[in-house]
Amino acid sequence: MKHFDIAVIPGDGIGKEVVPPSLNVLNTIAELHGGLKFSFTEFPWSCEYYLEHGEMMPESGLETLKNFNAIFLGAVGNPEMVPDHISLWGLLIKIRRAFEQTINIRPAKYFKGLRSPLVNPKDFDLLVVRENSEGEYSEVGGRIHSGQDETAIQNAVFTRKGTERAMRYAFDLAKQRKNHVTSATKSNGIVHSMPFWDEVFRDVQKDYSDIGTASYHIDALAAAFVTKPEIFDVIVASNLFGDILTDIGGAIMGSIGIAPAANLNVNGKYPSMFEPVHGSAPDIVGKNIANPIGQIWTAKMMLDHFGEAELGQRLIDVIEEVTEDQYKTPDIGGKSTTNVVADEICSRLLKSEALSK
Ligand SMILES: NC(=O)c1ccc[n+]([C@@H]2O[C@H](COP(=O)([O-])OP(=O)(O)OC[C@H]3O[C@@H](n4cnc5c(N)ncnc54)[C@H](O)[C@@H]3O)[C@@H](O)[C@H]2O)c1
Ligand SMILES: O=C(O)C[C@@H](O)C(=O)O
Ligand SMILES: [K+]
Ligand SMILES: [Mn+2]
Repeated sequence: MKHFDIAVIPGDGIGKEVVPPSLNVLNTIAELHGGLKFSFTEFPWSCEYYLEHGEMMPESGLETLKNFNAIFLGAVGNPEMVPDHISLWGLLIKIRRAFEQTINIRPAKYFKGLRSPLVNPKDFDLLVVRENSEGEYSEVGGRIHSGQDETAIQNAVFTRKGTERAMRYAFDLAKQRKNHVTSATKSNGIVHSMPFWDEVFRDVQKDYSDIGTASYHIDALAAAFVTKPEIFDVIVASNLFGDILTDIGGAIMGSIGIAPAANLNVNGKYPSMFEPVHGSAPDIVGKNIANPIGQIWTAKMMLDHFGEAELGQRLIDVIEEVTEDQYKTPDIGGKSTTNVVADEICSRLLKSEALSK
Protein backbone atom coordinates (compact mmCIF):
# COMPACT_ATOMS: atom_id res chain seq x y z
CA MET A 1 0.00 0.00 0.00
CA LYS A 2 1.39 3.38 -1.01
CA HIS A 3 0.62 5.97 1.61
CA PHE A 4 0.79 9.73 1.09
CA ASP A 5 0.51 12.24 3.91
CA ILE A 6 -0.96 15.46 2.58
CA ALA A 7 -1.09 18.79 4.40
CA VAL A 8 -4.27 20.57 3.35
CA ILE A 9 -4.55 24.37 3.54
CA PRO A 10 -7.91 25.49 2.11
CA GLY A 11 -7.01 29.12 2.92
CA ASP A 12 -9.50 31.86 2.12
CA GLY A 13 -12.64 32.49 0.10
CA ILE A 14 -13.40 29.89 -2.53
CA GLY A 15 -10.30 27.95 -1.45
CA LYS A 16 -12.57 26.61 1.29
CA GLU A 17 -15.20 25.65 -1.31
CA VAL A 18 -13.06 23.94 -3.95
CA VAL A 19 -10.67 22.05 -1.67
CA PRO A 20 -13.12 19.70 0.14
CA PRO A 21 -14.72 18.30 -3.05
CA SER A 22 -11.23 17.89 -4.53
CA LEU A 23 -10.26 15.76 -1.54
CA ASN A 24 -13.29 13.59 -2.36
CA VAL A 25 -11.89 13.21 -5.86
CA LEU A 26 -8.51 12.17 -4.45
CA ASN A 27 -10.18 9.63 -2.18
CA THR A 28 -12.10 8.28 -5.17
CA ILE A 29 -8.82 7.95 -7.06
CA ALA A 30 -7.35 6.03 -4.13
CA GLU A 31 -10.36 3.71 -4.18
CA LEU A 32 -9.94 3.17 -7.91
CA HIS A 33 -6.28 2.34 -7.49
CA GLY A 34 -6.75 -0.06 -4.60
CA GLY A 35 -3.15 0.18 -3.42
CA LEU A 36 -3.05 3.87 -2.66
CA LYS A 37 -4.04 5.78 0.45
CA PHE A 38 -4.10 9.50 1.22
CA SER A 39 -4.13 10.90 4.74
CA PHE A 40 -5.25 14.51 4.89
CA THR A 41 -4.34 16.85 7.74
CA GLU A 42 -6.08 20.19 7.52
CA PHE A 43 -4.64 23.50 8.70
CA PRO A 44 -6.86 26.58 9.20
CA TRP A 45 -4.15 29.08 8.18
CA SER A 46 -5.84 32.00 6.47
CA CYS A 47 -6.76 35.67 6.86
CA GLU A 48 -9.26 34.73 9.57
CA TYR A 49 -6.47 32.96 11.40
CA TYR A 50 -4.38 36.13 11.06
CA LEU A 51 -7.05 38.30 12.67
CA GLU A 52 -7.14 35.90 15.59
CA HIS A 53 -3.41 35.18 15.99
CA GLY A 54 -1.58 38.08 14.33
CA GLU A 55 0.13 35.78 11.84
CA MET A 56 -0.96 33.77 8.82
CA MET A 57 0.50 30.56 10.20
CA PRO A 58 2.14 29.70 13.53
CA GLU A 59 5.89 30.04 13.91
CA SER A 60 6.17 26.26 13.98
CA GLY A 61 4.10 26.01 10.75
CA LEU A 62 6.99 25.31 8.39
CA GLU A 63 8.45 22.75 10.78
CA THR A 64 5.05 21.01 10.83
CA LEU A 65 4.62 21.08 7.05
CA LYS A 66 8.11 19.75 6.41
CA ASN A 67 7.07 16.23 7.34
CA PHE A 68 4.31 15.88 4.75
CA ASN A 69 4.67 14.32 1.30
CA ALA A 70 2.96 17.32 -0.30
CA ILE A 71 0.91 20.41 0.44
CA PHE A 72 -2.50 20.84 -1.17
CA LEU A 73 -3.56 24.49 -1.01
CA GLY A 74 -6.65 26.38 -2.15
CA ALA A 75 -6.15 30.14 -2.21
CA VAL A 76 -4.85 32.84 0.07
CA GLY A 77 -6.13 36.39 0.45
CA ASN A 78 -9.01 38.46 1.71
CA PRO A 79 -8.17 42.11 1.14
CA GLU A 80 -11.09 43.23 3.32
CA MET A 81 -9.43 41.57 6.30
CA VAL A 82 -5.68 41.68 5.63
CA PRO A 83 -3.62 43.59 3.04
CA ASP A 84 -2.77 41.19 0.21
CA HIS A 85 0.99 41.54 0.49
CA ILE A 86 0.82 40.59 4.18
CA SER A 87 -1.36 37.52 3.60
CA LEU A 88 0.54 36.23 0.57
CA TRP A 89 4.02 36.77 1.99
CA GLY A 90 2.90 35.33 5.34
CA LEU A 91 1.70 32.02 3.93
CA LEU A 92 1.84 31.20 0.21
CA ILE A 93 5.10 32.92 -0.69
CA LYS A 94 6.62 32.02 2.67
CA ILE A 95 6.10 28.33 1.93
CA ARG A 96 7.33 28.64 -1.67
CA ARG A 97 10.58 30.20 -0.47
CA ALA A 98 11.24 28.23 2.72
CA PHE A 99 10.65 24.95 0.89
CA GLU A 100 12.74 26.00 -2.11
CA GLN A 101 9.82 25.50 -4.48
CA THR A 102 11.83 27.25 -7.14
CA ILE A 103 9.84 26.04 -10.14
CA ASN A 104 6.15 26.65 -10.77
CA ILE A 105 4.68 24.74 -13.69
CA ARG A 106 1.34 25.83 -15.09
CA PRO A 107 -0.26 24.15 -18.09
CA ALA A 108 -3.01 25.47 -20.35
CA LYS A 109 -4.65 23.46 -23.07
CA TYR A 110 -7.65 23.48 -25.30
CA PHE A 111 -10.49 21.51 -23.70
CA LYS A 112 -13.16 20.01 -25.92
CA GLY A 113 -16.12 20.88 -23.71
CA LEU A 114 -15.06 24.44 -22.97
CA ARG A 115 -16.03 27.58 -24.77
CA SER A 116 -12.76 29.43 -25.22
CA PRO A 117 -13.23 33.19 -25.67
CA LEU A 118 -10.97 32.83 -28.72
CA VAL A 119 -12.90 32.65 -31.99
CA ASN A 120 -10.65 29.93 -33.33
CA PRO A 121 -8.80 28.45 -30.35
CA LYS A 122 -7.26 25.52 -32.31
CA ASP A 123 -5.72 22.73 -30.31
CA PHE A 124 -3.28 24.56 -28.05
CA ASP A 125 -1.34 22.73 -25.36
CA LEU A 126 1.27 24.80 -23.59
CA LEU A 127 3.17 24.75 -20.33
CA VAL A 128 4.57 27.80 -18.56
CA VAL A 129 7.62 27.28 -16.36
CA ARG A 130 7.51 30.17 -13.93
CA GLU A 131 10.64 30.98 -11.93
CA ASN A 132 9.19 30.83 -8.43
CA SER A 133 11.79 32.07 -5.97
CA GLU A 134 13.21 35.41 -7.05
CA GLY A 135 12.90 37.93 -9.90
CA GLU A 136 10.47 40.77 -9.47
CA TYR A 137 9.13 39.21 -6.27
CA SER A 138 11.75 40.51 -3.89
CA GLU A 139 11.97 42.13 -0.50
CA VAL A 140 14.89 44.27 -1.60
CA GLY A 141 13.96 47.93 -1.62
CA GLY A 142 12.06 50.23 0.63
CA ARG A 143 10.09 53.41 1.06
CA ILE A 144 11.53 56.76 2.02
CA HIS A 145 10.39 60.36 2.50
CA SER A 146 6.83 61.59 2.51
CA GLY A 147 4.55 64.01 0.70
CA GLN A 148 5.67 64.98 -2.79
CA ASP A 149 9.07 63.39 -2.15
CA GLU A 150 7.61 60.04 -1.19
CA THR A 151 9.57 57.31 -2.96
CA ALA A 152 9.22 53.55 -3.30
CA ILE A 153 12.05 51.41 -4.61
CA GLN A 154 11.57 47.77 -5.51
CA ASN A 155 14.57 45.83 -6.74
CA ALA A 156 14.33 42.69 -8.84
CA VAL A 157 16.77 39.89 -8.11
CA PHE A 158 17.96 37.60 -10.89
CA THR A 159 20.68 35.10 -9.98
CA ARG A 160 22.44 32.95 -12.57
CA LYS A 161 21.62 29.90 -10.47
CA GLY A 162 17.88 30.64 -10.28
CA THR A 163 17.57 31.75 -13.88
CA GLU A 164 19.52 28.81 -15.24
CA ARG A 165 17.58 26.36 -13.06
CA ALA A 166 14.23 27.52 -14.46
CA MET A 167 15.54 27.43 -18.02
CA ARG A 168 17.08 23.96 -17.72
CA TYR A 169 13.83 22.72 -16.21
CA ALA A 170 11.96 24.13 -19.20
CA PHE A 171 14.33 22.52 -21.72
CA ASP A 172 14.13 19.16 -19.96
CA LEU A 173 10.33 19.31 -20.02
CA ALA A 174 10.35 20.24 -23.70
CA LYS A 175 12.24 17.01 -24.44
CA GLN A 176 9.21 15.06 -23.23
CA ARG A 177 6.84 17.29 -25.19
CA LYS A 178 7.20 19.03 -28.54
CA ASN A 179 10.87 20.03 -28.28
CA HIS A 180 10.37 23.76 -28.18
CA VAL A 181 11.07 26.45 -25.58
CA THR A 182 10.05 30.10 -25.75
CA SER A 183 11.74 32.63 -23.50
CA ALA A 184 9.68 35.52 -22.10
CA THR A 185 11.92 38.56 -22.03
CA LYS A 186 11.73 42.33 -21.96
CA SER A 187 15.32 43.22 -22.75
CA ASN A 188 14.29 46.24 -24.79
CA GLY A 189 12.98 48.09 -21.74
CA ILE A 190 14.52 46.48 -18.65
CA VAL A 191 18.22 47.12 -19.13
CA HIS A 192 19.99 44.98 -16.53
CA SER A 193 18.04 41.88 -15.59
CA MET A 194 16.51 41.09 -18.96
CA PRO A 195 19.65 41.27 -21.14
CA PHE A 196 21.12 38.97 -18.44
CA TRP A 197 18.08 36.68 -18.81
CA ASP A 198 18.66 36.55 -22.58
CA GLU A 199 22.36 35.73 -22.12
CA VAL A 200 21.61 32.88 -19.74
CA PHE A 201 18.98 31.58 -22.15
CA ARG A 202 21.53 31.54 -24.99
CA ASP A 203 24.05 29.75 -22.75
CA VAL A 204 21.60 27.07 -21.61
CA GLN A 205 20.30 26.58 -25.14
CA LYS A 206 23.77 25.38 -26.23
CA ASP A 207 23.29 22.24 -24.12
CA TYR A 208 20.02 21.40 -25.87
CA SER A 209 20.81 21.47 -29.56
CA ASP A 210 17.74 19.35 -30.44
CA ILE A 211 15.30 21.79 -28.90
CA GLY A 212 13.93 24.64 -30.99
CA THR A 213 13.77 28.05 -29.33
CA ALA A 214 12.16 31.44 -29.64
CA SER A 215 12.39 34.62 -27.63
CA TYR A 216 9.51 37.08 -27.32
CA HIS A 217 9.22 40.31 -25.43
CA ILE A 218 6.55 39.77 -22.80
CA ASP A 219 4.12 42.27 -24.30
CA ALA A 220 4.18 40.58 -27.70
CA LEU A 221 4.09 37.18 -26.02
CA ALA A 222 0.95 38.11 -24.08
CA ALA A 223 -0.67 39.09 -27.37
CA ALA A 224 0.45 35.87 -29.06
CA PHE A 225 -1.11 33.82 -26.24
CA VAL A 226 -4.39 35.30 -27.41
CA THR A 227 -3.87 35.28 -31.18
CA LYS A 228 -1.95 32.01 -31.72
CA PRO A 229 -1.52 29.94 -28.54
CA GLU A 230 -1.15 26.77 -30.64
CA ILE A 231 2.39 27.73 -31.67
CA PHE A 232 3.74 27.36 -28.11
CA ASP A 233 5.05 24.33 -26.29
CA VAL A 234 7.07 25.24 -23.16
CA ILE A 235 7.46 28.87 -22.14
CA VAL A 236 10.01 29.92 -19.53
CA ALA A 237 9.30 33.15 -17.69
CA SER A 238 10.39 35.16 -14.69
CA ASN A 239 8.23 35.19 -11.56
CA LEU A 240 6.03 38.14 -12.54
CA PHE A 241 5.86 37.46 -16.27
CA GLY A 242 4.95 33.83 -15.51
CA ASP A 243 2.27 34.97 -13.09
CA ILE A 244 0.61 37.17 -15.69
CA LEU A 245 0.98 34.74 -18.59
CA THR A 246 -0.70 31.95 -16.64
CA ASP A 247 -3.84 33.95 -15.92
CA ILE A 248 -3.99 34.50 -19.69
CA GLY A 249 -3.49 30.74 -20.12
CA GLY A 250 -6.53 30.12 -17.94
CA ALA A 251 -8.52 32.83 -19.66
CA ILE A 252 -7.99 31.42 -23.16
CA MET A 253 -9.10 27.98 -21.96
CA GLY A 254 -12.33 29.59 -20.84
CA SER A 255 -11.82 30.60 -17.19
CA ILE A 256 -9.01 31.10 -14.75
CA GLY A 257 -11.00 28.77 -12.51
CA ILE A 258 -9.66 25.87 -14.57
CA ALA A 259 -5.92 26.49 -14.50
CA PRO A 260 -3.73 24.37 -12.20
CA ALA A 261 -0.24 24.87 -10.80
CA ALA A 262 2.53 22.91 -9.13
CA ASN A 263 5.11 24.63 -6.95
CA LEU A 264 7.96 22.17 -7.19
CA ASN A 265 10.81 21.56 -4.81
CA VAL A 266 13.30 20.09 -7.27
CA ASN A 267 16.13 19.25 -4.84
CA GLY A 268 14.04 16.77 -2.86
CA LYS A 269 14.63 18.50 0.47
CA TYR A 270 11.09 19.70 1.12
CA PRO A 271 7.54 18.94 0.04
CA SER A 272 6.11 20.47 -3.13
CA MET A 273 2.86 22.43 -3.06
CA PHE A 274 -0.13 22.04 -5.35
CA GLU A 275 -2.65 24.85 -5.79
CA PRO A 276 -4.73 26.28 -8.62
CA VAL A 277 -3.62 29.44 -10.43
CA HIS A 278 -6.67 31.39 -9.28
CA GLY A 279 -7.13 33.26 -6.02
CA SER A 280 -9.84 33.38 -3.38
CA ALA A 281 -12.39 35.06 -5.71
CA PRO A 282 -14.13 37.25 -3.09
CA ASP A 283 -16.73 38.28 -5.70
CA ILE A 284 -18.28 34.80 -5.89
CA VAL A 285 -17.62 33.42 -2.43
CA GLY A 286 -20.44 31.66 -0.56
CA LYS A 287 -22.50 30.85 -3.66
CA ASN A 288 -21.25 27.32 -4.35
CA ILE A 289 -20.51 28.33 -7.94
CA ALA A 290 -16.70 28.33 -7.86
CA ASN A 291 -15.28 26.16 -10.59
CA PRO A 292 -13.56 23.19 -8.91
CA ILE A 293 -11.66 22.11 -12.02
CA GLY A 294 -8.52 24.19 -11.30
CA GLN A 295 -8.23 22.58 -7.88
CA ILE A 296 -9.00 19.09 -9.22
CA TRP A 297 -6.53 19.43 -12.10
CA THR A 298 -4.02 20.50 -9.46
CA ALA A 299 -4.69 17.13 -7.79
CA LYS A 300 -3.79 15.50 -11.11
CA MET A 301 -0.45 17.33 -11.02
CA MET A 302 0.10 15.97 -7.52
CA LEU A 303 -0.61 12.44 -8.78
CA ASP A 304 1.94 12.97 -11.56
CA HIS A 305 4.42 14.14 -8.94
CA PHE A 306 3.84 10.93 -6.95
CA GLY A 307 4.56 8.85 -10.06
CA GLU A 308 0.90 8.04 -10.71
CA ALA A 309 0.72 9.59 -14.17
CA GLU A 310 -1.67 6.97 -15.51
CA LEU A 311 -4.26 7.79 -12.85
CA GLY A 312 -3.59 11.48 -13.45
CA GLN A 313 -4.35 11.01 -17.14
CA ARG A 314 -7.55 9.16 -16.32
CA LEU A 315 -8.59 12.05 -14.09
CA ILE A 316 -7.96 14.66 -16.78
CA ASP A 317 -9.89 12.56 -19.33
CA VAL A 318 -12.85 12.38 -16.94
CA ILE A 319 -12.70 16.14 -16.26
CA GLU A 320 -12.86 16.74 -20.00
CA GLU A 321 -15.73 14.29 -20.46
CA VAL A 322 -17.77 15.82 -17.64
CA THR A 323 -17.23 19.29 -19.08
CA GLU A 324 -18.24 18.11 -22.53
CA ASP A 325 -21.43 16.69 -21.03
CA GLN A 326 -22.26 20.18 -19.74
CA TYR A 327 -21.60 19.72 -16.04
CA LYS A 328 -20.28 23.27 -15.79
CA THR A 329 -20.16 26.11 -13.32
CA PRO A 330 -21.39 29.56 -14.46
CA ASP A 331 -17.90 30.95 -15.24
CA ILE A 332 -17.76 28.54 -18.19
CA GLY A 333 -21.35 29.01 -19.24
CA GLY A 334 -23.08 26.33 -17.16
CA LYS A 335 -25.57 26.18 -14.32
CA SER A 336 -24.03 23.50 -12.11
CA THR A 337 -22.74 24.06 -8.61
CA THR A 338 -19.21 23.37 -7.41
CA ASN A 339 -20.30 20.15 -5.74
CA VAL A 340 -22.34 18.82 -8.63
CA VAL A 341 -19.33 19.10 -10.95
CA ALA A 342 -16.98 17.43 -8.46
CA ASP A 343 -19.50 14.69 -7.61
CA GLU A 344 -19.99 13.93 -11.29
CA ILE A 345 -16.22 13.61 -11.70
CA CYS A 346 -16.16 11.13 -8.78
CA SER A 347 -18.99 8.99 -10.10
CA ARG A 348 -17.53 8.89 -13.63
CA LEU A 349 -14.17 7.87 -12.19
CA LEU A 350 -15.80 4.94 -10.47
CA LYS A 351 -17.64 3.99 -13.68
CA SER A 352 -14.39 4.14 -15.60
CA GLU A 353 -13.05 1.51 -13.21
CA ALA A 354 -16.01 -0.75 -13.91
CA LEU A 355 -15.39 -0.45 -17.64
CA SER A 356 -11.73 -1.35 -17.39
CA LYS A 357 -12.33 -4.50 -15.34
N1 LIG B 1 -2.27 31.56 -5.31
C1 LIG B 1 -3.17 32.24 -4.60
O1 LIG B 1 -3.55 31.82 -3.53
C2 LIG B 1 -3.72 33.50 -5.17
C3 LIG B 1 -3.74 33.72 -6.55
C4 LIG B 1 -4.31 34.89 -7.04
C5 LIG B 1 -4.87 35.80 -6.18
N2 LIG B 1 -4.85 35.56 -4.83
C6 LIG B 1 -5.56 36.44 -3.88
O2 LIG B 1 -6.96 36.21 -4.06
C7 LIG B 1 -7.67 37.43 -3.81
C8 LIG B 1 -8.52 37.82 -5.03
O3 LIG B 1 -7.65 38.10 -6.11
P1 LIG B 1 -8.12 38.42 -7.58
O4 LIG B 1 -9.55 38.87 -7.55
O5 LIG B 1 -7.09 39.28 -8.18
O6 LIG B 1 -8.00 37.02 -8.38
P2 LIG B 1 -8.95 35.75 -8.35
O7 LIG B 1 -8.25 34.68 -9.12
O8 LIG B 1 -9.34 35.40 -6.97
O9 LIG B 1 -10.27 36.20 -9.14
C9 LIG B 1 -10.26 36.82 -10.42
C10 LIG B 1 -11.60 36.57 -11.13
O10 LIG B 1 -11.70 35.21 -11.52
C11 LIG B 1 -12.83 34.60 -10.94
N3 LIG B 1 -12.46 33.24 -10.49
C12 LIG B 1 -11.30 32.88 -9.88
N4 LIG B 1 -11.33 31.58 -9.59
C13 LIG B 1 -12.51 31.11 -9.98
C14 LIG B 1 -13.13 29.83 -9.95
N5 LIG B 1 -12.52 28.75 -9.42
N6 LIG B 1 -14.38 29.70 -10.46
C15 LIG B 1 -15.01 30.75 -11.02
N7 LIG B 1 -14.48 31.99 -11.09
C16 LIG B 1 -13.24 32.16 -10.58
C17 LIG B 1 -13.21 35.47 -9.76
O11 LIG B 1 -14.58 35.34 -9.46
C18 LIG B 1 -12.81 36.85 -10.24
O12 LIG B 1 -13.83 37.43 -11.00
C19 LIG B 1 -6.60 38.46 -3.45
O13 LIG B 1 -6.49 38.47 -2.06
C20 LIG B 1 -5.35 37.91 -4.08
O14 LIG B 1 -4.17 38.34 -3.48
C21 LIG B 1 -4.29 34.42 -4.32
O1 LIG C 1 1.59 36.49 -7.21
C1 LIG C 1 1.48 35.32 -6.84
O2 LIG C 1 2.38 34.50 -6.99
C2 LIG C 1 0.20 34.92 -6.17
C3 LIG C 1 -0.81 34.46 -7.17
O3 LIG C 1 -1.19 35.48 -8.04
C4 LIG C 1 -0.36 33.25 -7.92
O4 LIG C 1 -0.42 33.27 -9.15
O5 LIG C 1 0.01 32.25 -7.28
K1 LIG D 1 -4.28 29.41 -5.56
MN1 LIG E 1 -1.30 34.85 -10.13
